[in-house]
Amino acid sequence: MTERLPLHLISGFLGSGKTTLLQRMLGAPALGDSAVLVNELGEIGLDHHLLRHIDGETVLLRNGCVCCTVRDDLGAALKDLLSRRARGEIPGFSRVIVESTGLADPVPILSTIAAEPSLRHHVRIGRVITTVDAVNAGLQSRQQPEFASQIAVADRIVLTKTDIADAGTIAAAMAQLRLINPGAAIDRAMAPDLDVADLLAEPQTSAALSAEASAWTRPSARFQAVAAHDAGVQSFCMVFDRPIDWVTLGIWLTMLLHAHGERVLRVKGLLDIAGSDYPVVINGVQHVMHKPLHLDAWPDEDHRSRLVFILRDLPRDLVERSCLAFLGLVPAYA
Ligand SMILES: Nc1nc2c(ncn2[C@@H]2O[C@H](COP(=O)(O)OP(=O)(O)OP(=O)(O)O)[C@@H](O)[C@H]2O)c(=O)[nH]1
Repeated sequence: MTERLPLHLISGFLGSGKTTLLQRMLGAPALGDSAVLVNELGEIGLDHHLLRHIDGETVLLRNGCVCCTVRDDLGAALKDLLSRRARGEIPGFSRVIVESTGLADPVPILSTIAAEPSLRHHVRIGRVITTVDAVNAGLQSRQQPEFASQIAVADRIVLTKTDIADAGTIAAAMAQLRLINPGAAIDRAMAPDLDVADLLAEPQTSAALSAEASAWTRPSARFQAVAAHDAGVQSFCMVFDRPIDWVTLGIWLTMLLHAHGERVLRVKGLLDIAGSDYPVVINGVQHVMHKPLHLDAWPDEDHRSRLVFILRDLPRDLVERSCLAFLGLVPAYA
Protein backbone atom coordinates (compact mmCIF):
# COMPACT_ATOMS: atom_id res chain seq x y z
CA MET A 1 0.00 0.00 0.00
CA THR A 2 1.33 3.44 -0.86
CA GLU A 3 2.15 5.79 1.98
CA ARG A 4 -0.75 8.05 2.85
CA LEU A 5 -0.10 11.78 2.56
CA PRO A 6 -0.29 13.78 5.76
CA LEU A 7 -2.89 16.54 5.76
CA HIS A 8 -1.97 19.32 8.14
CA LEU A 9 -4.51 21.88 9.24
CA ILE A 10 -3.83 25.51 10.08
CA SER A 11 -6.65 26.78 12.19
CA GLY A 12 -7.13 29.94 14.22
CA PHE A 13 -9.58 32.75 14.65
CA LEU A 14 -10.15 35.50 12.08
CA GLY A 15 -7.08 37.64 11.67
CA SER A 16 -4.99 35.56 14.06
CA GLY A 17 -2.15 35.16 11.57
CA LYS A 18 -2.89 31.90 9.72
CA THR A 19 -2.00 33.21 6.27
CA THR A 20 1.09 34.96 7.59
CA LEU A 21 2.27 31.69 9.12
CA LEU A 22 1.36 29.71 6.02
CA GLN A 23 3.37 32.07 3.86
CA ARG A 24 6.37 31.58 6.12
CA MET A 25 5.90 27.82 5.93
CA LEU A 26 5.73 27.86 2.16
CA GLY A 27 9.00 29.78 2.12
CA ALA A 28 10.74 26.99 4.05
CA PRO A 29 12.72 24.75 1.66
CA ALA A 30 11.64 21.62 3.56
CA LEU A 31 7.99 22.36 2.78
CA GLY A 32 8.40 23.19 -0.92
CA ASP A 33 6.55 20.07 -2.06
CA SER A 34 3.24 20.96 -0.43
CA ALA A 35 -0.26 21.30 -1.78
CA VAL A 36 -2.21 24.05 -0.12
CA LEU A 37 -5.96 24.27 0.19
CA VAL A 38 -7.24 27.62 1.35
CA ASN A 39 -10.76 27.46 2.69
CA GLU A 40 -11.87 30.75 1.31
CA LEU A 41 -13.98 33.28 3.13
CA GLY A 42 -13.47 36.65 1.55
CA GLU A 43 -10.15 37.13 -0.15
CA ILE A 44 -7.46 34.47 -0.42
CA GLY A 45 -4.88 36.41 1.49
CA LEU A 46 -1.90 34.96 -0.32
CA ASP A 47 0.25 37.40 -2.15
CA HIS A 48 -0.89 37.15 -5.74
CA HIS A 49 2.57 37.95 -7.06
CA LEU A 50 3.53 34.49 -5.83
CA LEU A 51 0.87 32.75 -7.82
CA ARG A 52 0.78 31.35 -11.34
CA HIS A 53 -2.49 29.92 -12.49
CA ILE A 54 -2.75 26.31 -13.63
CA ASP A 55 -6.46 26.61 -14.25
CA GLY A 56 -9.33 28.60 -12.86
CA GLU A 57 -9.03 27.24 -9.36
CA THR A 58 -5.57 25.85 -8.86
CA VAL A 59 -2.45 27.94 -8.75
CA LEU A 60 1.20 27.10 -8.61
CA LEU A 61 3.19 28.95 -6.01
CA ARG A 62 6.65 30.20 -6.84
CA ASN A 63 8.29 27.50 -4.75
CA GLY A 64 6.38 24.75 -6.55
CA CYS A 65 3.52 24.33 -4.10
CA VAL A 66 0.10 23.76 -5.53
CA CYS A 67 -2.60 25.95 -4.11
CA CYS A 68 -6.31 26.12 -4.61
CA THR A 69 -9.18 27.74 -2.85
CA VAL A 70 -12.08 25.76 -1.47
CA ARG A 71 -15.46 27.36 -1.35
CA ASP A 72 -17.73 24.67 -0.09
CA ASP A 73 -16.52 21.15 -0.36
CA LEU A 74 -13.08 20.40 0.98
CA GLY A 75 -13.49 16.69 0.31
CA ALA A 76 -14.26 17.23 -3.37
CA ALA A 77 -11.37 19.69 -3.75
CA LEU A 78 -8.99 17.26 -2.14
CA LYS A 79 -10.13 14.35 -4.30
CA ASP A 80 -9.74 16.50 -7.39
CA LEU A 81 -6.23 17.53 -6.34
CA LEU A 82 -5.23 13.91 -5.70
CA SER A 83 -6.56 12.63 -8.98
CA ARG A 84 -4.86 15.39 -10.97
CA ARG A 85 -1.63 14.59 -9.17
CA ALA A 86 -2.06 10.92 -10.08
CA ARG A 87 -2.59 11.88 -13.73
CA GLY A 88 0.51 14.06 -13.67
CA GLU A 89 -1.43 17.23 -14.46
CA ILE A 90 -0.02 19.08 -11.48
CA PRO A 91 3.35 18.78 -9.76
CA GLY A 92 3.78 16.01 -7.21
CA PHE A 93 3.47 16.93 -3.55
CA SER A 94 4.14 15.06 -0.38
CA ARG A 95 1.84 16.80 2.06
CA VAL A 96 -1.36 18.82 2.03
CA ILE A 97 -1.75 21.93 4.14
CA VAL A 98 -5.27 23.24 4.66
CA GLU A 99 -5.83 26.75 5.94
CA SER A 100 -9.32 26.89 7.37
CA THR A 101 -11.42 30.01 7.61
CA GLY A 102 -11.16 31.88 10.88
CA LEU A 103 -14.77 31.12 11.70
CA ALA A 104 -14.49 27.39 11.09
CA ASP A 105 -14.76 24.74 13.73
CA PRO A 106 -11.83 22.56 12.64
CA VAL A 107 -13.45 19.30 13.63
CA PRO A 108 -15.70 18.86 10.57
CA ILE A 109 -12.62 19.34 8.41
CA LEU A 110 -10.84 16.55 10.23
CA SER A 111 -13.97 14.40 10.16
CA THR A 112 -14.21 14.84 6.38
CA ILE A 113 -10.85 13.14 5.98
CA ALA A 114 -11.46 10.45 8.55
CA ALA A 115 -14.97 9.58 7.41
CA GLU A 116 -14.60 9.55 3.65
CA PRO A 117 -13.25 6.15 2.50
CA SER A 118 -11.84 7.40 -0.80
CA LEU A 119 -9.85 10.10 1.03
CA ARG A 120 -8.89 7.99 4.00
CA HIS A 121 -7.10 5.65 1.65
CA HIS A 122 -4.79 8.39 0.39
CA VAL A 123 -4.64 10.97 3.15
CA ARG A 124 -4.23 10.88 6.89
CA ILE A 125 -4.56 13.64 9.43
CA GLY A 126 -1.18 15.12 10.29
CA ARG A 127 -0.71 18.07 12.63
CA VAL A 128 -3.22 20.66 13.68
CA ILE A 129 -1.60 24.07 14.17
CA THR A 130 -3.70 26.83 15.69
CA THR A 131 -2.71 30.47 15.60
CA VAL A 132 -3.87 32.65 18.48
CA ASP A 133 -3.83 36.43 18.50
CA ALA A 134 -2.30 37.32 21.88
CA VAL A 135 -3.97 40.74 21.87
CA ASN A 136 -7.51 39.50 21.26
CA ALA A 137 -7.48 36.00 22.77
CA GLY A 138 -9.38 37.06 25.90
CA LEU A 139 -12.23 38.69 24.01
CA GLN A 140 -12.46 35.95 21.39
CA SER A 141 -12.59 33.18 23.97
CA ARG A 142 -15.54 34.88 25.65
CA GLN A 143 -17.46 35.65 22.52
CA GLN A 144 -16.64 32.99 19.95
CA PRO A 145 -17.40 29.31 20.55
CA GLU A 146 -15.14 28.27 17.63
CA PHE A 147 -12.18 29.71 19.49
CA ALA A 148 -12.17 26.94 22.11
CA SER A 149 -12.58 24.19 19.49
CA GLN A 150 -9.67 25.59 17.54
CA ILE A 151 -7.47 25.59 20.64
CA ALA A 152 -8.66 22.20 21.89
CA VAL A 153 -7.80 20.29 18.75
CA ALA A 154 -4.35 21.85 18.31
CA ASP A 155 -1.19 19.79 18.45
CA ARG A 156 0.83 23.00 18.37
CA ILE A 157 -0.29 26.54 19.13
CA VAL A 158 1.40 29.58 17.63
CA LEU A 159 0.87 32.75 19.62
CA THR A 160 0.97 35.74 17.29
CA LYS A 161 1.21 39.49 17.85
CA THR A 162 3.26 39.16 21.00
CA ASP A 163 5.24 42.10 19.57
CA ILE A 164 2.25 44.38 20.09
CA ALA A 165 0.82 42.90 23.29
CA ASP A 166 2.01 43.80 26.79
CA ALA A 167 3.47 41.18 29.12
CA GLY A 168 0.28 40.91 31.22
CA THR A 169 -1.89 40.32 28.15
CA ILE A 170 0.49 37.65 26.86
CA ALA A 171 0.57 35.91 30.25
CA ALA A 172 -3.25 35.95 30.43
CA ALA A 173 -3.50 34.50 26.91
CA MET A 174 -0.99 31.75 27.79
CA ALA A 175 -2.90 30.86 30.96
CA GLN A 176 -6.13 30.68 29.01
CA LEU A 177 -4.61 28.42 26.36
CA ARG A 178 -3.25 26.13 29.04
CA LEU A 179 -6.69 25.82 30.60
CA ILE A 180 -8.28 24.78 27.34
CA ASN A 181 -5.44 22.67 26.03
CA PRO A 182 -2.89 21.66 28.61
CA GLY A 183 -0.81 19.55 26.26
CA ALA A 184 -0.03 21.44 23.08
CA ALA A 185 3.34 23.14 22.81
CA ILE A 186 2.96 26.91 22.51
CA ASP A 187 5.38 28.80 20.26
CA ARG A 188 5.56 32.50 19.57
CA ALA A 189 5.33 33.53 15.94
CA MET A 190 7.80 36.35 16.57
CA ALA A 191 10.42 34.11 18.21
CA PRO A 192 13.57 34.47 16.11
CA ASP A 193 14.32 30.76 16.37
CA LEU A 194 10.84 29.51 15.40
CA ASP A 195 11.32 26.70 12.88
CA VAL A 196 8.09 26.81 10.87
CA ALA A 197 8.81 23.50 9.12
CA ASP A 198 9.21 21.85 12.50
CA LEU A 199 5.63 22.85 13.38
CA LEU A 200 4.45 20.23 10.90
CA ALA A 201 6.98 17.58 11.94
CA GLU A 202 5.27 14.57 13.44
CA PRO A 203 7.07 12.70 16.18
CA GLN A 204 8.66 9.71 14.48
CA THR A 205 10.57 7.89 17.16
CA SER A 206 9.13 6.21 20.18
CA ALA A 207 11.13 8.64 22.35
CA ALA A 208 9.59 11.66 20.59
CA LEU A 209 6.08 10.20 20.83
CA SER A 210 6.66 9.42 24.42
CA ALA A 211 7.89 12.94 25.19
CA GLU A 212 4.81 14.42 23.54
CA ALA A 213 2.43 12.11 25.39
CA SER A 214 4.16 12.96 28.60
CA ALA A 215 3.70 16.71 27.98
CA TRP A 216 -0.02 16.13 27.58
CA THR A 217 -0.28 14.26 30.81
CA ARG A 218 2.23 16.09 32.96
CA PRO A 219 1.42 16.40 36.66
CA SER A 220 0.14 19.97 36.47
CA ALA A 221 -2.56 18.80 34.06
CA ARG A 222 -3.97 16.30 36.55
CA PHE A 223 -7.16 16.66 38.49
CA GLN A 224 -6.34 19.96 40.11
CA ALA A 225 -5.93 21.74 36.77
CA VAL A 226 -9.64 21.86 36.08
CA ALA A 227 -11.27 25.15 35.30
CA ALA A 228 -14.63 26.00 33.92
CA HIS A 229 -13.90 28.04 30.87
CA ASP A 230 -15.95 30.90 29.49
CA ALA A 231 -17.11 28.81 26.58
CA GLY A 232 -18.01 25.87 28.84
CA VAL A 233 -14.73 24.16 28.06
CA GLN A 234 -12.80 22.26 30.66
CA SER A 235 -9.84 19.93 30.61
CA PHE A 236 -8.86 17.32 33.12
CA CYS A 237 -6.73 14.24 33.43
CA MET A 238 -7.63 10.91 35.01
CA VAL A 239 -4.80 8.79 36.38
CA PHE A 240 -5.05 5.06 37.07
CA ASP A 241 -2.76 2.88 39.13
CA ARG A 242 -3.85 -0.41 37.64
CA PRO A 243 -3.50 -1.62 34.05
CA ILE A 244 -6.45 -0.94 31.76
CA ASP A 245 -8.26 -3.58 29.77
CA TRP A 246 -7.90 -2.52 26.13
CA VAL A 247 -11.16 -3.98 24.84
CA THR A 248 -13.22 -2.54 27.68
CA LEU A 249 -11.67 0.89 27.22
CA GLY A 250 -12.35 0.70 23.48
CA ILE A 251 -16.02 -0.10 24.05
CA TRP A 252 -16.39 2.66 26.62
CA LEU A 253 -14.71 5.25 24.40
CA THR A 254 -16.85 4.21 21.43
CA MET A 255 -19.98 4.62 23.53
CA LEU A 256 -18.82 7.96 24.92
CA LEU A 257 -18.00 9.36 21.49
CA HIS A 258 -21.19 7.98 20.02
CA ALA A 259 -23.30 9.64 22.69
CA HIS A 260 -21.30 12.83 23.28
CA GLY A 261 -18.72 13.08 20.48
CA GLU A 262 -19.75 16.66 19.69
CA ARG A 263 -18.85 17.64 23.23
CA VAL A 264 -15.66 15.65 23.64
CA LEU A 265 -13.34 18.09 21.92
CA ARG A 266 -10.27 16.03 22.56
CA VAL A 267 -9.19 12.85 24.27
CA LYS A 268 -5.58 11.78 24.64
CA GLY A 269 -4.15 8.95 26.64
CA LEU A 270 -0.88 7.39 27.65
CA LEU A 271 -2.00 3.97 28.77
CA ASP A 272 -0.71 1.00 30.67
CA ILE A 273 -2.59 -1.79 28.93
CA ALA A 274 -3.08 -5.12 30.68
CA GLY A 275 -0.87 -7.75 29.07
CA SER A 276 1.42 -5.23 27.34
CA ASP A 277 4.84 -4.22 28.63
CA TYR A 278 4.85 -0.91 26.85
CA PRO A 279 2.53 2.08 26.79
CA VAL A 280 -0.01 2.87 24.13
CA VAL A 281 -0.89 6.43 23.06
CA ILE A 282 -4.45 7.17 21.99
CA ASN A 283 -5.54 10.41 20.40
CA GLY A 284 -9.03 11.48 19.40
CA VAL A 285 -10.77 14.59 18.15
CA GLN A 286 -14.50 14.37 18.75
CA HIS A 287 -15.77 11.41 16.70
CA VAL A 288 -12.38 10.89 15.09
CA MET A 289 -10.04 8.44 16.83
CA HIS A 290 -6.53 8.14 15.41
CA LYS A 291 -4.83 4.78 15.20
CA PRO A 292 -3.31 3.90 18.60
CA LEU A 293 0.48 4.12 18.75
CA HIS A 294 2.55 1.57 20.61
CA LEU A 295 5.63 3.02 22.25
CA ASP A 296 8.72 1.01 23.08
CA ALA A 297 9.37 2.80 26.37
CA TRP A 298 7.66 4.89 29.02
CA PRO A 299 8.65 8.56 29.06
CA ASP A 300 9.62 8.37 32.74
CA GLU A 301 9.32 6.20 35.80
CA ASP A 302 5.60 6.96 36.19
CA HIS A 303 3.92 4.01 34.47
CA ARG A 304 0.35 4.84 35.42
CA SER A 305 -2.30 5.27 32.76
CA ARG A 306 -3.37 8.82 32.09
CA LEU A 307 -6.41 9.91 30.15
CA VAL A 308 -6.81 13.58 29.26
CA PHE A 309 -10.17 15.02 28.22
CA ILE A 310 -11.12 18.40 26.84
CA LEU A 311 -14.90 18.72 27.10
CA ARG A 312 -17.38 21.35 26.08
CA ASP A 313 -20.71 21.61 27.92
CA LEU A 314 -20.33 18.08 29.24
CA PRO A 315 -20.07 17.62 33.00
CA ARG A 316 -16.74 16.19 33.95
CA ASP A 317 -18.17 13.97 36.68
CA LEU A 318 -20.45 12.28 34.15
CA VAL A 319 -17.44 11.22 32.10
CA GLU A 320 -15.46 10.25 35.19
CA ARG A 321 -18.21 8.21 36.78
CA SER A 322 -19.06 6.31 33.64
CA CYS A 323 -15.39 5.64 32.90
CA LEU A 324 -14.70 4.37 36.38
CA ALA A 325 -17.84 2.24 36.49
CA PHE A 326 -17.13 0.77 33.10
CA LEU A 327 -13.46 0.04 33.62
CA GLY A 328 -13.99 -1.06 37.19
CA LEU A 329 -11.14 1.16 38.28
CA VAL A 330 -10.45 3.68 40.99
CA PRO A 331 -8.51 6.78 39.97
CA ALA A 332 -5.23 7.68 41.65
CA TYR A 333 -5.33 11.26 42.91
CA ALA A 334 -1.65 11.69 43.66
N1 LIG B 1 2.23 42.71 14.70
C1 LIG B 1 1.93 41.49 14.22
N2 LIG B 1 1.05 41.37 13.21
C2 LIG B 1 0.76 40.14 12.77
C3 LIG B 1 1.32 38.97 13.31
N3 LIG B 1 0.80 37.90 12.65
C4 LIG B 1 -0.05 38.38 11.75
N4 LIG B 1 -0.09 39.73 11.80
C5 LIG B 1 -0.90 40.66 11.02
O1 LIG B 1 -2.26 40.39 11.32
C6 LIG B 1 -3.06 40.59 10.16
C7 LIG B 1 -3.89 39.34 9.91
O2 LIG B 1 -3.00 38.30 9.59
P1 LIG B 1 -3.40 37.11 8.63
O3 LIG B 1 -2.21 36.23 8.48
O4 LIG B 1 -4.04 37.60 7.39
O5 LIG B 1 -4.50 36.41 9.54
P2 LIG B 1 -5.51 35.24 9.13
O6 LIG B 1 -5.70 34.43 10.35
O7 LIG B 1 -5.04 34.54 7.92
O8 LIG B 1 -6.81 36.08 8.82
P3 LIG B 1 -8.21 35.58 8.18
O9 LIG B 1 -7.86 34.91 6.90
O10 LIG B 1 -8.98 36.84 8.04
O11 LIG B 1 -8.83 34.68 9.18
C8 LIG B 1 -2.11 40.91 9.03
O12 LIG B 1 -2.07 42.31 8.89
C9 LIG B 1 -0.78 40.40 9.52
O13 LIG B 1 0.31 41.12 8.98
C10 LIG B 1 2.27 39.13 14.41
O14 LIG B 1 2.80 38.16 14.99
N5 LIG B 1 2.51 40.41 14.81
